[in-house]
Amino acid sequence: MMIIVIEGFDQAGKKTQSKLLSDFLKTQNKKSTIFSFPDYTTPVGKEIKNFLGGKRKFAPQVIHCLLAANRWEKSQDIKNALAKNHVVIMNRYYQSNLVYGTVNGLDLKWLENLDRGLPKENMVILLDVKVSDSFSRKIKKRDRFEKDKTFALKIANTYRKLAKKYHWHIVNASQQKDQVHKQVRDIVSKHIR
Ligand SMILES: Nc1ncnc2c1ncn2[C@@H]1O[C@H](COP(=O)(O)OP(=O)(O)OP(=O)(O)O)[C@@H](O)[C@H]1O
Ligand SMILES: Cc1cn([C@H]2C[C@H](O)[C@@H](COP(=O)(O)O)O2)c(=O)[nH]c1=O
Repeated sequence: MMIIVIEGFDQAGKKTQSKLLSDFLKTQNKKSTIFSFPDYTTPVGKEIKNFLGGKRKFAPQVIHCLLAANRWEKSQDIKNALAKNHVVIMNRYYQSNLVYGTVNGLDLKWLENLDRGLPKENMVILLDVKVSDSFSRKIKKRDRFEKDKTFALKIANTYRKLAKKYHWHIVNASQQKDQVHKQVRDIVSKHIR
């Protein structure tokens, strides 16, 4: 079957759009499974949560390895969903690591290699949200990677740069939820088998 990755900065609407897409697929008689990364329920996920919440310190190499390891923890589940012919929707996938990792000073090829061998996506949809909208959608409880506006602007620019390089679809996520969904649906409908 196929893997659709929904990407974007904090509060871009990834969870909202993953659910709306899953509901739309149901109307097309297609079953889907949503995976969200990081998955904070796994052993590695718990360490990631501690890091993002400021309870642990890790060097960039370590935290980005952990973020990739967290996907490897779920690789059999992903394969099982694909084997059941489900459309797999990823609320963030390894593309997040490429963006955040390079902004944290790591090498793009090195980051790509951490996830090499995991099921490959068929398409990536970048929800391109204005940093100001991300911040107004969530004021409190921003994690370590989300608090700093300069860092946020670098993330937003790097998303756009890598979208060009890897041919990701870009949707303006500062629009109303239903308008964003319509564009996501149009992109997916063109590719769905
Ligand atoms: N297009 C939109 N316009 C306004 N608000 C939105 C839009 N899409 C989502 N929201 C709201 O923004 C908040 C974050 O949405 P959501 O959880 O879907 O984003 P996310 O990208 O998964 O966030 P995070 O990466 O921080 O977990 C929610 O309160 C949601 O209702
Ligand atoms: C999967 C993944 C995530 N990140 C970063 C991106 C965010 O700052 C956090 C996750 O926060 P969320 O609110 O739960 O979406 O982690 C990353 O750097 N690399 C990754 O692979």
